[in-house]
Amino acid sequence: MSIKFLPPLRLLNPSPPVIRFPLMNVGLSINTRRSIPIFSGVFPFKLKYPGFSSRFSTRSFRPGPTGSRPEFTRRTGAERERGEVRTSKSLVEDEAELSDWVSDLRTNSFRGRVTSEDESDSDMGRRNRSKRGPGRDRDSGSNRGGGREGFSMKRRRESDSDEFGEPTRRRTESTFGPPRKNRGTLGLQNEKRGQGERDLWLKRDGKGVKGERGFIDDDDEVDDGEDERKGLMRNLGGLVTEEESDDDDDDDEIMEFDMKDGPSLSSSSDSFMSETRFDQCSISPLSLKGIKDAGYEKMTVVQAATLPVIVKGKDVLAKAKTGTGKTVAFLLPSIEVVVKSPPLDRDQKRPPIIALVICPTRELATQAATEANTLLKYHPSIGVQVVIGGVRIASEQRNLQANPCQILVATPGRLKDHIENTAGFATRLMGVKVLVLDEADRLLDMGFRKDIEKIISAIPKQRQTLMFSATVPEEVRQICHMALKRDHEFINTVEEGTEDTHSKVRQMHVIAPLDKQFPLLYVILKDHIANDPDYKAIVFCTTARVTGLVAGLLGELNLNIREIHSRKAQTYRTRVSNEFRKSRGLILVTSDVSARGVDYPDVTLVMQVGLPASREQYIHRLGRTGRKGKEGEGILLLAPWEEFFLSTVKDLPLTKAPMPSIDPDTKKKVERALSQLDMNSKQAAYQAWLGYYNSQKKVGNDKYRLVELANEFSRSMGLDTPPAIPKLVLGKMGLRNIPGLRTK
Ligand SMILES: Nc1ncnc2c1ncn2[C@@H]1O[C@H](COP(=O)(O)OP(=O)(O)OP(=O)(O)O)[C@@H](O)[C@H]1O
Repeated sequence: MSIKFLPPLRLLNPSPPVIRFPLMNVGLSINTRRSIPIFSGVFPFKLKYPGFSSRFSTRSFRPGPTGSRPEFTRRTGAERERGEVRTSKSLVEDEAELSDWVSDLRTNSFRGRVTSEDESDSDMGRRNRSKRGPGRDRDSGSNRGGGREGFSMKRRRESDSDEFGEPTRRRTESTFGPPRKNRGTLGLQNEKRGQGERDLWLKRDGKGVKGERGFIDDDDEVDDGEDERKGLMRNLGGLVTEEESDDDDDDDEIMEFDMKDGPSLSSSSDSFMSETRFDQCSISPLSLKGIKDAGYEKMTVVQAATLPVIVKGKDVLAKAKTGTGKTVAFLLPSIEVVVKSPPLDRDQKRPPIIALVICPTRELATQAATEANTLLKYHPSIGVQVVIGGVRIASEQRNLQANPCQILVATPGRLKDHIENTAGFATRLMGVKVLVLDEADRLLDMGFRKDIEKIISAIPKQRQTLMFSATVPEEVRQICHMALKRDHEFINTVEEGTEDTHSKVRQMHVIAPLDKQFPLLYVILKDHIANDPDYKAIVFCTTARVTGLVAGLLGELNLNIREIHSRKAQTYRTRVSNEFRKSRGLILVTSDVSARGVDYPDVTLVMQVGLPASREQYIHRLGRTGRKGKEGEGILLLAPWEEFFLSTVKDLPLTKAPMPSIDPDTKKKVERALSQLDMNSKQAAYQAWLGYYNSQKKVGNDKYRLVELANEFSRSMGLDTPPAIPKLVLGKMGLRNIPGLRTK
């Protein structure tokens, strides 16, 4: 999904955001031998930064014209066209089941009731869909137009869940080596990359910092991102590697903070935590009670960095590593805005929605609402509702009417539906004081941007906007003005010169031809299981159909697997997700529906098989392990012709793993297991594989080579002849008359 923003688009937003770490109430001293970018008045806590560059420039805060809001970025004709042709596919094959699932979600605690009921689709819903055309409903629509996996311009989404299902444990016999603690998957020692890895302690003693506060200059921030839009923008985008620096405010004052006192190092395991307690911030007592009950005492780094700024009313774009508490970081201040607003008048015909949280997926929206309700435990008068695709819109409409809420969590497509079709909804949105874009880079990409523009145009300009993500590619920085005020603050808790990934997550890659990949996957997983009886692994595959195939294979090989992808019914996904959340000794085979935001505790290994859709997607997938400061392991399995991907993550500590050996018995075992798999699943996987790689510019540009590779993949599944593909599909993929393909 990599799409490079076109030059005209970039020029529209010349003004860079202000970048700073927020001022805390206490002074700091920073102990390190090196210059670091400024945390001056900012981080009264300890941070772990493994690799500081020797010198950073910082600049002071220079607000832009307050109150001025940029016009929406206009898209070029070509972009508009791309937006129009994109399609998406359903993640919910069984809407009634999804309704059950949503209804089950914390029904007791959702003050405004989760908006779903098991009932037939409304006329309105049907009208909406037919109006939008096939595949248009990103949130709820199935790929009704026949856009099959792999060739339609669609996006996959992420998944998560909540509670149910008993943990299932079935241990596979450990056959390899000593416990993982000592050895690691692939028999590697725990290679702590980055010798001299250091923790930086920022002490709250008010000494040692020049100036009261400082601001990180991210002019040098380089994002050579393989933009995750590439899967979406099939054949249009590509694997554009972008290396640019933001050089448009070079007249800013440059300040340097020299750290003369030598480093204070720590090997603390909780570097995502700050030393700041929630009660040190201006949070209402009832929210504090809710936080305490949730088990949170101190803030995480991103919470401590953003909260003081947000409660002052500033717009914020925040970047923080995966699993470091961004959800609370945006929910808590949003709740505080609601707390300070006049209480809801239940008799009011169209009570205002005060905080609007937008998430790219239904699962994340639901997860955020669940977290909101946890925090709202002692605010009985504040209601939360969720509007998400896959739930009948009429049901949501009734719930919105019957249970007015001040906080609405939504997915973009469904929110837009309500704006257009739900009586009085637009009026209610005029009360919005806080807009949150969770996974902001995802929401601003081409798959969602049109909807987001529409939504923004439906809420007041006088509002506060918060954008959060673990990845903020340069393109997003360029276009964030469409949502944020010009004087917003970019709070980047991932220090420049350090990785976007967690230092405690060992990252390795294995390069092997396709015919070796299934046996290798098996060997690696077996090794991991053998080394860690408490293993909990996730295997990411390129597409839903390939995920299905891999899950089938690993199941045949008697590994304890579960499967989540968009071809599975939502209730099944939710059940599996809940089971996986609570289990150990389990492998989740999944597509990118699980890549972002899903908070599975204690995942020990994330395997990525095949080309990740983008650098960002690699990071988010990897972020399913190593959450909350824990250790983890990530292995990327690529074919030699996919090795180019490594250049897009060259700043990450991804090391080459020793090639695991595949003994003849294992080879035979895998071949046998492959032969047991259903032919249909192989056919579907082949077609999906072809579609996916066709969309990846660096692979798909050469159609002849692409087909050769696809047929290699076919052989790796044990097929002598590649499956035939419908002519229509090949036509859509632009693959008609390419030698090596069979048509039907
Ligand atoms: N102050 C806190 N103290 C302890 N745990 C916290 C705190 N805030 C959040 N958490 C927990 O940290 C975990 C990760 O939080 P969350 O899912 O919000 O991370 P994230 O940064 O949004 O991750 P991702 O980028 O993958 O979406 C959750 O289990 C959450 O309950």
